[in-house]
Order: sequence, then structure tokens, then C-alpha cells
Amino acid sequence: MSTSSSSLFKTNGAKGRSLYKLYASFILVCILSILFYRLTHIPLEHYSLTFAWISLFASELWFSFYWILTQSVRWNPIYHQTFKERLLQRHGNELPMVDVFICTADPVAEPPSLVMSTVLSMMAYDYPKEKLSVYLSDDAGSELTFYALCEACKFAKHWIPFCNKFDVEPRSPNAFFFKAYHFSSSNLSISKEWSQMKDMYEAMINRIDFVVTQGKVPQELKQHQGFSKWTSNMTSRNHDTIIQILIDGNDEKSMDVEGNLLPRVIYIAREKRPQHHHNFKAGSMNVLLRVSSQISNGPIILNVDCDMYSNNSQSIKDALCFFFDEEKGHETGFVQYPQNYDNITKNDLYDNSLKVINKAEHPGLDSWEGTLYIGTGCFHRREALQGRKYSKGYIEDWKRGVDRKSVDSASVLEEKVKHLASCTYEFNTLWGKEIGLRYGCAVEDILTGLAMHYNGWKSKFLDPERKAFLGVGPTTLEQTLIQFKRWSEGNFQILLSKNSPLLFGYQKIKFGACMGYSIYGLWAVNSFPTLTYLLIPPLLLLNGISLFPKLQRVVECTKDVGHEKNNIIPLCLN
Ligand SMILES: O=c1ccn([C@@H]2O[C@H](COP(=O)(O)OP(=O)(O)O[C@H]3O[C@H](CO)[C@@H](O)[C@H](O)[C@H]3O)[C@@H](O)[C@H]2O)c(=O)[nH]1
Ligand SMILES: [Mn+2]
Repeated sequence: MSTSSSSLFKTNGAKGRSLYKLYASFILVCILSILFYRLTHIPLEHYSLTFAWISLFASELWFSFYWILTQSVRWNPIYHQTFKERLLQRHGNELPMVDVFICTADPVAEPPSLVMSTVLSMMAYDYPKEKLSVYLSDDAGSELTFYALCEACKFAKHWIPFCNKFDVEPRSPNAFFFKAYHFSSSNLSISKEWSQMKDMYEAMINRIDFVVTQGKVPQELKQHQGFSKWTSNMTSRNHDTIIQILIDGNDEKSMDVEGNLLPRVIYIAREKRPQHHHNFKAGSMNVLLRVSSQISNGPIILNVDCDMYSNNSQSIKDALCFFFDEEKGHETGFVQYPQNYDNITKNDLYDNSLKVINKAEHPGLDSWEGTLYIGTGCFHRREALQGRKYSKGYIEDWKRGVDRKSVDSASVLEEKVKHLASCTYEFNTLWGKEIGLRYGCAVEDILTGLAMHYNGWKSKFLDPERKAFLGVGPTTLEQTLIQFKRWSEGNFQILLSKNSPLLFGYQKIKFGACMGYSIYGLWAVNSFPTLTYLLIPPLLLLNGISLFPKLQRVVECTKDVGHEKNNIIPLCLN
């Protein structure tokens, strides 16, 4: 579709669009015929039948409206392809600093050993390490997680050179050793180092798991001075801020076994007090934004959930192609990768793989420059996330960022930035309203992305062949219902708010994007017509009454002759 030889990415339209449009037009004719039939055949012989008929008609009207909304994202999906070589040729020496934000909240539900696989996969990105900073926000304020992070930093000294040497993919050790790697004994040098590395990894995991089962870190393992911040009376809901810069600077302590710099690693447990609302993940993201602005201040931010490891070491460079593109880069606010899971069961009974959303709807919204921010696997322009409005003349300072400091001066820095993570810092400020992630919504990510679109920023969706991120999705009916209930409620709340894309969005973003956002906003409302449609026809059928035209009648209408009296055509719209 659009590409010039200087572009850092190329955009292709989906194939077979004319066929799809023909198909959609046919469906539209069918929909109109049903509505016409319903309207011209209202049964008046009994009020209950009339009521059933009207209810069905209302549901069909609703489904028709909803179907039209969905066409906004089905009509013209687009797919991007990036040109990393061009990016490296032109900007290889001036790649920007990237700050990775990982959020965790509960060492029981989110085991630290798995979280560390995510951390290690982020530390091992194929990206200049002096430009990479990994922040772990721990909303449980748990010394178990801090201990695990100290262990991960030690292991990274071996893991990162190993990844570089053997071009390892994926760079989450857990996924690499136990899910992805097919051991080939023909390559002896790999197999020997492979086994050594695996043993080292397993030993680390055993140490972490042991400590987690004990519920506390034994005194002899508290080698890092940071443990002194954990006092006996602190709980996850009531404690002071703890910020620990584990890796920074240019000295030996910050290097891997081959003498190359490691990425910065910072642990943050924001202050928690029972009397203050903490705004869940949005609150922790905003603390991360403020604290990181003083420690590294990367102009690009990657945000991931703690269970979502990097499955593709090239994702940073892929994302940067959109920000650095000469023609379109200046308006890109964020680049979203799909949410994929690696624990989906074979039959995916509850449709947790989100195929329709990932394969059709995101690319569809992308065509309106309105891909959603879905909370994880997203690269943001820091300025856009911090509330800056898009303006044509704005030129990003890609060179900005804080130079690495020695770990000793880091301890001074830790004290200096502590107040940014306090409970009261945001009082009487615009944080959570106009700056950073938005508060008060169950889907803070969607609302924040929408706010960035309203501020004039565009977004892109990228789904490379090698999945960029893999996480842990719900597998049971209960987990699925809880997640979808939360997403439906949150999106419905946005739809009714002053930010409603359906009611007010058209003034600020493309109409197609408003329609696309509304698909999710109306998920919750869909439950009523769906229930009506599921209940009324079968109930009446049990009494021998069909609410659909009999085949005979349809056939008669087309002037053909049919005699199949009992055959009915169920005309479902969805
Ligand atoms: O007080 C909290 C609560 C959660 N989290 C973290 O936020 C992430 C997402 O929370 P989770 O409970 O796993 O929610 P999901 O429903 O799995 O998350 C999806 O939906 C959310 C709401 O739309 C988004 O925020 C997420 O990024 C997206 O993955 C996890 O890493 C948590 O550790 C915090 O840091 N602090
Ligand atoms: Mn999750």
C-alpha cells in the first residue's frame, strides 16, 4: 500500500478485499430482509406472541447495528512489515534509550521464578545494553521478589553472553530450556554449554523457589544491603517506598562475565498505606514513569505484564522503525504488539487465544490509526504517555537520557527519587487525569490509549511472524469469565464517560476508530439481545411456534415450489 524506498516500514492491505466486500454486501441484504420480514409479519393474535416477536425484532435491530460497527474493523485491515536494516544503517549510532517497565503484584499468584524469566528476557534484548534499563515494580513490596531479582542479576552475567554467542531465541531461560529448544546432540559445543547454562538456571530457580516456599529470605542469603529496607512490621499494604538500583554505572559490578555492560536494573516498591487508594497497575506505572525519568529517562518505554516474556529479541528495533520513520514517525505515540499466550490448551475451548482481536480487529483499527493500547507488549513515546499533545512542529530529542552513574552514587539517587513514589505525591496534580496512565477504570490501558489518540497521537500494530511476547492466559471457564467481565465492564464504563468514543470521539479521532472502540464498549450490552435470542425462540419452539419464516414460505416467495412443511430456516445474524 504505502511505501517509499526511504520508509522504515511497509504497509500492506489484507488480501481478497473485493470478495469480502461482496460477502458483506450479501449479508447486509440478508439483514435487511430479516428486518423487513419481522416488521411486516407482526403476529397480533396473542399478546405474548406479539411481545416475543417484538423482542426478537429489537435484538435483531441491535445485532444489525453492532454488525455495522464491526465492519469498521473488517473492511480494510492492514499489516506492517519493518525494515530494521535501514533503521540500523541510518540511526545505528544514535539509538534511543529504552526503559522497560514490568509490573508484578503478588509473589504467590505470580511466582518470582517466572517473573525473573520475563526480566531476563528483557535484559537480553538484542539492543545496546548501555541504552536499556529494566524496572521491576513490585506492588506486593515483597523481599522474596527482591531476592529473586538479585539472583536474576547474577545469572544475567552468564545468560546474556550465552544468548549473544548462540543467538538464542527466545531469551526467556524458562521458555528456552523447557519449551522451545530442541536439543541437537550433533552440535557438541552448544550442547555442553547448553547443559551448563541449564544447570545454572535450574540451581537459581531452586534457590528462588526454596525461599518462596519458606515465605522469607534466610539471614545468610541477605547479601545485598537493600534487604535492610525490609523491617519486621511491614506488610504489602503498609510500607515505606523501597527503591534499589541493582545495576548501574560502568564498573566491574555492572558487567557480564565477558566484560560487557549489563542493562540497568531497578527494583521499585512504591509506598503503600491502607488509607490511600493505589490505583492498581495504573498507579504503579505512574510511579515508574516518574522514578525512571530521574534514573534513565529513556524517550521510549516498553510496558509488559510480569508473566509476559519477550519471545523475539528484535522487537525493540522493529518498534523503533515506526518512531524513526521520516514520514510518519513524528506522529506515532505508541506501537502495540498482540497479546499472545503460550499456555493455550489444544482446543482453546473458551477462545482465549484472542484470534479475532489479534488477527482482524487490531489490524482493522490500525487502518484508522487507532490501534488500542492493551496494557502489555506496548512501546510508548514517553512524552505521549506523560500527557503531551501532538503538535506538528514537535521534534523528539532521541538523544536525551541520563548517563549511567556508579552504583555508589546510585544509593544517593535512590534517596533523592524516593519522594516520587510516595502515596501523597500525586495530590493536587494532574497525574492519573491528564498525565500518565488514567485512573478509575478497570481497563486503564484502553482509556489511556484513547486519551493519547484524543491528544492527536497515532498508534501502530505489529504482529511479526515470530511472536514478540508470550504470556500466561486464562485457561479455565472461571478465569475466562472474570477477565471478560472486567474487560466488558471497563470498556462499557469508557463508553458512558465523557471520553466516550461513540458519543464524543468523532470530534477528535477518525469516525472509523470511534466505531472500532465502540465494539468493545458495547460488549456488555450485547449480553441482553444475546440472552433474548437464546431464550425466546427455543421456548416458543417447544410450544410448536416458530419465529422464523418456514422454508415453504421463502420458496413460495421466490416463485419456486417447495413442500418441506416442517423445515425452518434459522436466520441468525451473528
Ligand atoms: O495493583 C496491581 C494490580 C496488578 N498489577 C500488575 O498488572 C498486570 C496485569 O494485571 P492482571 O491481573 O494480570 O490483569 P489481566 O486481566 O491479565 O491484564 C490485562 O488487562 C489489564 C486491564 O485491561 C491490563 O492492564 C493488562 O496489561 C492486560 O494484560 C500484572 O502484571 C500485575 O502484576 C500491578 O502492578 N498492581
Ligand atoms: Mn495477566
